[in-house]
Amino acid sequence: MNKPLIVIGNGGHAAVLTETLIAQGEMILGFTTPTEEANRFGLNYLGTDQVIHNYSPKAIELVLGIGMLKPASFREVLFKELKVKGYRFKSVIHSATNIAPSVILGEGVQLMAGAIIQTATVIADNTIINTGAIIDHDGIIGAHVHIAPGTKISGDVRIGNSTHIGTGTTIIQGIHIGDSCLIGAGSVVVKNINNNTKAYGVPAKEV
Ligand SMILES: CC(=O)SCCNC(=O)CCNC(=O)[C@H](O)C(C)(C)COP(=O)(O)OP(=O)(O)OC[C@H]1O[C@@H](n2cnc3c(N)ncnc32)[C@H](O)[C@@H]1OP(=O)(O)O
Repeated sequence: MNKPLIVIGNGGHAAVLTETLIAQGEMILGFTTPTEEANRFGLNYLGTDQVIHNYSPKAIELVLGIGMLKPASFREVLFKELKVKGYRFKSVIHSATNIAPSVILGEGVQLMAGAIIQTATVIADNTIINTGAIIDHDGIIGAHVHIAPGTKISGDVRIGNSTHIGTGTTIIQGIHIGDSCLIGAGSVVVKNINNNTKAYGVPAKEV
């Protein structure tokens, strides 16, 4: 039986995850935020993130509802902190995704509506593949990555840990993008990109 869930966060990303989980019949105990807020789905406010420690890691699973707009985000920090304490993060996979059977998914991955993930792609822990993003065959996508909505990733592309690929980006086949990169929205990536690089434009250039 699925464990009851706690959603961390109450913004737009948390709302999309919550609506998906409700549609899938999951039991959500409530949400955490730094200060009390109303929740648009009527979820219970549980308290700050500290309240999670009142629950045994064996009794619940967590859903990380904090989005990510740049590398080394609070999302990544929180995931690592709570993993050390034994908590497990539920993967959220919208029913309207299309995922090839050979795809390998890490813990706590979030695959939003319309995502298409092709043969033999590997997606590591805590990565978001956002609405309508496409990853073609043999992709290797690191941990704590955000592939923002509508991104198109061709075959044999590698993306390092903690990298953000901005909305609507296109990446041609065989490209390697490093760790902790920030690729601006609407970019077209035609050359490899080193670690810790911000790049954008058509074609994408380091800035
Ligand atoms: C469900 C969701 O909503 S998920 C959210 C997904 N959101 C994203 O993916 C957003 C990604 N972020 C971006 O694209 C941002 O524009 C960033 C990170 C690239 C901005 O980088 P910054 O260095 O802060 O750029 P800044 O905003 O200061 O703009 C600097 C210049 O670059 C230009 N610029 C900024 N972003 C881009 C871009 N993506 N492509 C081309 N040019 C850009 C600006 O127009 C500006 O040009 P100007 O100097 O001629 O006026």
